Amino acid sequence: MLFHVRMDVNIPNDLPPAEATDIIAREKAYSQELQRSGKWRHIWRIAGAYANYSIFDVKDNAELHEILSGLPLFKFMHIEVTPLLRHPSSIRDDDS
Ligand SMILES: O=C(O)C[C@H]1C=CC(=O)O1
Repeated sequence: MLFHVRMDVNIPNDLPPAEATDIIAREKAYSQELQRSGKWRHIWRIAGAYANYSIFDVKDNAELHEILSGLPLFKFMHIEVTPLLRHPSSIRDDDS
């Protein structure tokens, strides 16, 4: 199943810088591993915001929830999820 996900990050100003640096490094590693696995298909920075649009390709809602709630930045994020399905007018022969 494909999901469009918007993640807005809001790291509190009083978080110690070393802790913020560590969380961001772990977030990058976590994200890149999921990208290599094919489950995190796209990630795009939203211009002008500490936010991204991403596309996930996962088995079901439960797997998406497990992935998103495992994000090291999860507690500092606002996340919006939109389930996607193939459009009947799409000319693609796959869901790429
Ligand atoms: O920077 C972000 O958009 C937040 C987060 C998502 C992946 C990652 O490496 O950081």
